[in-house]
Amino acid sequence: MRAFADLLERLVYTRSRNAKLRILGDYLRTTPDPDRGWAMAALTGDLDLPAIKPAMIRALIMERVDPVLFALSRDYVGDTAETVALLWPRPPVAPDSVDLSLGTVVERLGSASRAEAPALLAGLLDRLEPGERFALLKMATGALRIGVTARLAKTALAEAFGLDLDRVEELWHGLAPPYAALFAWGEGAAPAPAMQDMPLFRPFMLAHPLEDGRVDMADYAAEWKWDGIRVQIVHAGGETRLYSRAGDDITRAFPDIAAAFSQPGALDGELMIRGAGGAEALNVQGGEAQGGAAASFNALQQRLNRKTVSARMLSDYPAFVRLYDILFDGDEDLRPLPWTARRVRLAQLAARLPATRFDLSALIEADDFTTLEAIRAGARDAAIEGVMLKRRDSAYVGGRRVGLWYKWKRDPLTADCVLMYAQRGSGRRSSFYSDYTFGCWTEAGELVPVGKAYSGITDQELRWLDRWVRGHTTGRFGPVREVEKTLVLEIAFDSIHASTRHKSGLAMRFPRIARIRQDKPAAEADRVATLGRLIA
Ligand SMILES: Nc1ncnc2c1ncn2[C@@H]1O[C@H](COP(=O)(O)OP(=O)(O)OP(=O)(O)O)[C@@H](O)[C@H]1O
Repeated sequence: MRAFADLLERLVYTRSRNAKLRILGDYLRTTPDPDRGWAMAALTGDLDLPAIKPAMIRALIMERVDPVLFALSRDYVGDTAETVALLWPRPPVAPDSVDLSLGTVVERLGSASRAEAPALLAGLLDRLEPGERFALLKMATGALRIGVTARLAKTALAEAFGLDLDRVEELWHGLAPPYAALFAWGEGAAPAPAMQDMPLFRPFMLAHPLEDGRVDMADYAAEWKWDGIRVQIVHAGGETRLYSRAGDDITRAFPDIAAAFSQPGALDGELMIRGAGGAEALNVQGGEAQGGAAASFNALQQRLNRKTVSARMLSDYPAFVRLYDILFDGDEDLRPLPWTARRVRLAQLAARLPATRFDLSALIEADDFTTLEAIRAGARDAAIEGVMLKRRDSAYVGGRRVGLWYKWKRDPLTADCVLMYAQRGSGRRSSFYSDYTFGCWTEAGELVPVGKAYSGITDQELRWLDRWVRGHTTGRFGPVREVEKTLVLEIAFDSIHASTRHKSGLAMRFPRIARIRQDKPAAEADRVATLGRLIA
C-alpha cells in the first residue's frame, strides 16, 4: 500500500500533465504485478469492490471517528477520505503478519461478503499509516478524484512500455484487472493478448462540445443528436452482442435487437424505444426518412438494467437502433476509412436489415452554418437532444479527438412556474429547504405541480429560498412545507413528456432552476396547456 499511497500523494499535488505521466510511468515500471494492475484499475475506474458501499463506510466513520470533530475537520480539509485518514483512531495493534500489499488488500476486499466487509475494512485502516488509509478510502469509495482521467492513466502505461495507445485502449475492454498479460506484453515477456479471445467491443468514437465555434459545412456533416443510449452491435463467431457506452455487455436486456442482426460486422448507433407517435410526430427535417418516432427516455429506462425481459416488456417497449456508423463489415475493418465512405457502406448494409429494428440516422441538409443554426433552433422533437457534427474525412477513432466529432446540444426549454412545496435536502443541504416542487396554471385557474428541482441555484440563492420558504409556510406535511403560491421560478429543462406521475399529466426531463423571478407576479406564470404544446 505504501507505494500506491505515495503515488496518489504525488499525483494529488501535481498539475502538469507531463509530470503526471512521468510519475505514473515510474510507478508502473518499478511496481510488481499484481499491484500495478490494481492501481491501474483504481485509476481508470475499473475497480469493482461489490461489498463496499458508501453507506457502510459512512456507518464505519460514525462508529469510529468523533462526529463533531469529523464535521469540523471535513470543512477544513475539504476531502472526506483525507479527513477520515487523519482522524481514524489507530488502536495499538499487536504486530501480525497481515499482508498489506495493494494486491492482497484489493483481492481481500473484492472477495469479502457484505457482512465481512466493515470489519475487514476497519481492520485494514487500523494497521495502515495515514497516507495509506487515505489511499485505501479513496479506492474503497471508488472516486479517486485526483486529477487523473482513465485516458491519462492508459497513456502513461502506453508510454512507459512503448506501446501503441490505441491498441492499449482496444485491448483494455477485453482484459480484467490486474492486467498481467498487458504488462507482460509491455515488458516484452509475452506477445500482445489475442483479440479473438475477447469480446469484440471497440472503443467508441466520442465528441467534444461545440463551444461558441462555427464549422465549415463543407468539412462537416450534420446529424441529429438522438436521445437514447449509445450502443455497439457486434456479430462475430455466430453470436451477436450489444455493448453500452461503458463497454458493458447489455445483450440480455435487448434480445429483440440482437436477434435482428445476424451477419458478421460491428455497427454503432443510438438505442431507443419505438414511440406511438408515428412519423408525423417528427416535425424535424429528415424526420420523414425515419421509420417512426421514438418514445421518451423513460420508456428506455424500463428496458435497461434487466437481466431478462418478459414478452410483455418486449411488446410494450419495442427497441430499435438508429444507426450512425459502421466499424466492421464482415471481418473488413472500416474504421480507417473516411466518414463519407463509411456512411455509404452503412447505408448499403442498413437497407438489408429489418426496418422494425434498425433505421439510418438522417443527415441534416444545411449548406452553411447559419442554415444549420436555424434548423437546430426549430427542432422540437423530444427524441432530439441537439446536433452532431462529424468531420467528413475522419477515420473512426476511439475516444474524444479535437476537431473530429462535435456535439451541439439544443438550448434548454424554459417555463415560469410557481413554487408550491419545499422539502429539506440531503447531505450538505439537509438543514435547508432545497428540494422544490413547482406548478403551472390549468385553464380553470388551478395551480397543479409540473415538476421538482433542486439544482441550478447558487449557495446564496439557496439560503434566500430557504428563508423565503420558512417565512411563507402555510402548511406542513411531515418533512414537506406548503408555501404561499406567490413566488415564480424560471425552470429550465431538456424536454417534456406525458406522464401520469403529476396531476398536470406532464413531466420534465432534467428540470433545474434557472432564475428566481421576483419580478413576475404568480398569476402570470405559464399555463399547463402552453407546456403541453412542447411535447413532441
Ligand atoms: N447521430 C449521432 N451520432 C453520434 N452520437 C450520437 C448521435 N445521436 C446521439 N448520439 C449520442 O451522443 C453522444 C455523443 O457525445 P459524447 O461523445 O460526448 O458521448 P457522451 O459522453 O455519452 O455524451 P452525452 O452525455 O452528451 O450524450 C454519443 O455517445 C451518443 O450516445
